[in-house]
Amino acid sequence: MKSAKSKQRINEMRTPARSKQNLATTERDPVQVYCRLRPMQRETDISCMKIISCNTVLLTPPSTALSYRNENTKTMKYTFKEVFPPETSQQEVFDKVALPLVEGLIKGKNGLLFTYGVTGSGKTFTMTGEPNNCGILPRCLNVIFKTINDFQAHKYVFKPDKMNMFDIQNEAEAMLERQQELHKFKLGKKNNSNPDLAMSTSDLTKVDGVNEDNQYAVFVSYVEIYNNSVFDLLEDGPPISKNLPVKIIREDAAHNMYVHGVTEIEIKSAEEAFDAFYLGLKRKRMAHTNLNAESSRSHSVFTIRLVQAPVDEMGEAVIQNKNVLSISQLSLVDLAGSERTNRTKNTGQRLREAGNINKSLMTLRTCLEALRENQINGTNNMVPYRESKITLLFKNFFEGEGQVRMIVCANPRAEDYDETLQVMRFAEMAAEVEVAKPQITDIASAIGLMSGRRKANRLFTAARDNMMRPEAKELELDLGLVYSLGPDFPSLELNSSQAAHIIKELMAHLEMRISRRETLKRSKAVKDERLRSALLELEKESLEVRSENASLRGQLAASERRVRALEERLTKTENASLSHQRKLNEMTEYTSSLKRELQEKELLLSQNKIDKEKQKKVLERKYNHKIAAEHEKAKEINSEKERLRNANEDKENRLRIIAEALNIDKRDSVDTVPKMMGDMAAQTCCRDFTPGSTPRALPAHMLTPFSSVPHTKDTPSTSRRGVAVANPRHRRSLSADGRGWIEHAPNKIVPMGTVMKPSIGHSKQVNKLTSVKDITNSKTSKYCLISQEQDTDGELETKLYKGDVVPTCGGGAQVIFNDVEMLKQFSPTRKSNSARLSENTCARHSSKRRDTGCSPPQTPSNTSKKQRVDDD
Ligand SMILES: Nc1ncnc2c1ncn2[C@@H]1O[C@H](COP(=O)(O)OP(=O)(O)OP(=O)(O)O)[C@@H](O)[C@H]1O
Repeated sequence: MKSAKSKQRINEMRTPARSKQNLATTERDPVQVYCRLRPMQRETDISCMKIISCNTVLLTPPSTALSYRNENTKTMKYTFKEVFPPETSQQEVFDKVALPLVEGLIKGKNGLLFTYGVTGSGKTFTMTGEPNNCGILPRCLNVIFKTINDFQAHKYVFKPDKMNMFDIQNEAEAMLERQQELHKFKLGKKNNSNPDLAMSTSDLTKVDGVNEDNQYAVFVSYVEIYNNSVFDLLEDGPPISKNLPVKIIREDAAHNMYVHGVTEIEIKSAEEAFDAFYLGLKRKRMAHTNLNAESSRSHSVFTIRLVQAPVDEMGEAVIQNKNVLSISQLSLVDLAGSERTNRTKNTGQRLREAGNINKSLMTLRTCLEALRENQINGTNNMVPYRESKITLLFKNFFEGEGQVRMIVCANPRAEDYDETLQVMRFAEMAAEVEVAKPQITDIASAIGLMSGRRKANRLFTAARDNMMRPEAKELELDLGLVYSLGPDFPSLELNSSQAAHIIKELMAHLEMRISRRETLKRSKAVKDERLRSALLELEKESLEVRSENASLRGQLAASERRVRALEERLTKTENASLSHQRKLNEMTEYTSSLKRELQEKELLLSQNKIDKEKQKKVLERKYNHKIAAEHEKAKEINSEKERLRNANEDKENRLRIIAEALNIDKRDSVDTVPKMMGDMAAQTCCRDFTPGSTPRALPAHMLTPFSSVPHTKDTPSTSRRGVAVANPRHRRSLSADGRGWIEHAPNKIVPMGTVMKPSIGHSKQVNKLTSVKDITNSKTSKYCLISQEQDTDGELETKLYKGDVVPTCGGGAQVIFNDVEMLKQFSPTRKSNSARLSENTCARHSSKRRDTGCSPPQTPSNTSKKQRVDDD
């Protein structure tokens, strides 16, 4: 019965104290923020920070700072829990900041300590330290082991259950595991410790608060958050491995966040702890940057979990009940430093790392701001812990109970001012966030265990050991009966007359013993009865528990299977999401690089455009002058044309007069015409022919064409590009050679007799080739395509494209053009013919007339020109 009750009491004690209702009523402590200034690197460096009291610093903007340029020249004052000047020793920082957290850890309280600051400001120096000058972390390990050393449980008594809790194993199970480990150890184990680091922590400090009736075990895990992915630095594998698998963060049954599947090593001494720490340290991603020779590229979280459980009534073994366990944790976090890329000049991987570092620090800031708002205004707005892995891990501390401390590391040199200002603002804001004070319950007394059990056991063991010693054999010690039948028997010697008195006494003594025996017998019978019923009760209870246990086991197995399946799915999803995230990042980078390229090209384009505009303006100015000059020339040419047109009209009028005169009765006009002709010819020749030539009358046949084609509106004789002058005569082309021709004439051909057109004998004229037979016909051996059009001067131009018709083997025919004949007609009346032609024509006519003594050629008004182009 007692065990059931105590079990219930234990369960009541273990109810998670992290529910929101509980937190609302619990006391709260603000996050304690400390500031540590690092020494200046160079004597020439200028400081922008000044310590004015043990907890206040002044920050003055140097003239080089961005904010100074933005006219923010104000000196700012920042207050901390304590400010550590550059000369402060590592021990002093540890004592003031970390030692209380270690004390809390031993008492069962959670603690978080993180260093925050700009890159190169001394975060890693403060947290890890250097050989022979170690930092907070090794000192914490040292003090913990110094304190709990005498009260450690045997290894593997406590065993992580992989769900952020612990199982308790009995001594036999634990021993078996130890033996297995010993076997493995013999097979070969590497020593990872850094002797310098281990040696430098020979500190003998112990803290108060250890419970002597408890057994303790220390477990450590070490993870890093790199590019927002969690990696286990203690995972089995090669000591320097950059390809560790990504871990996921989960929430346990008590709403604590933990890294699922993380390696938790049980540590039995500070040296073993240094081994583990040093192994992780070697794997941690560090790199050289412009601002720090060994810069952390990731956030590292070293977690110390202290498991404690009360010993049983005998003060020997741990109570075999999972619910009596008390687990406290101290997380020591070395955050990567914020960095401005224009100062670090990082590129590629370093730039990506810096981006992720700054982003996660930004999320931390956002979370704390949201938390503070909620606490001040009593609101319940969502705090974006999930946006970054580091804040998700920290959720434990801010939403639950514990102590949170932050050391703001600062480099006081002026170059760091802008970043330091941001750090100081963050620190100021973080100091306003409050965390619930941890509530500690003494589980042992809650289940009715008296304190001092272990001490009593120690004394008892010592006494027993003493009794075993040979000199103790002389001692009369009765460690046996607790129950007795009364005092010793009186003396039984009957040596005097008062023997009857003795017998009476003996009888009374015996009666007293008999009655006492009876009493004891009755008491024993009652107790036996009670024990029997208790045993029966227990048996019944045990049966119930067993059946309950069996059904629970079944349920557990089913849920474990389900959990495993879900875990697998979760891991797959996480991995997929991670790879998508990576792809997204790559695409984002690629897009931004393309954007940059586009911008550059646009810039180039607009530059080119501007250049071209300039050139265009220059050319415009240049050509405007030229165009103006051309206009001038065109005007002159037009006026010249006008003059020539007038002259032509004049000439045509005169010729018309002559033609009219010729229509008068020839006999009547014999006397008058020569006179008129003479006058006209004299006028014309004087104007058109060379100055030295004798003016002569034009013969009548020269005038015939003009008289036969009346001057109408449709054929304006003055237009340069008018319809070609009709010629009633035509000249036969040289192409007419008497063979069978096919003439391919255009549809709208100028009527015969008005336009020069070759007449080809034995030819068949078609306007359109409609049938193949037109060509394949055996009589047809030649092909002529005729085209007529006006040339640029308005003269009629006839082109004859001539070719041989060659039969093909498929029964068809092909035409191979091999000659082009061009017939062109020039009118002597047209001044529009090029100057050269008109002059030549006039010159030729005049010379011919001179040579033949006024006997004109057959077609004086027409000049035919043939061009032959022989095809290759
Ligand atoms: N208080 C100090 N006393 C002496 N040296 C210091 C101190 N603080 C920092 N240093 C030195 O400054 C250098 C940079 O320090 P550290 O690596 O700790 O910077 P960090 O803030 O961790 O940088 P990051 O964020 O880039 O990792 C180290 O060489 C360290 O020894």
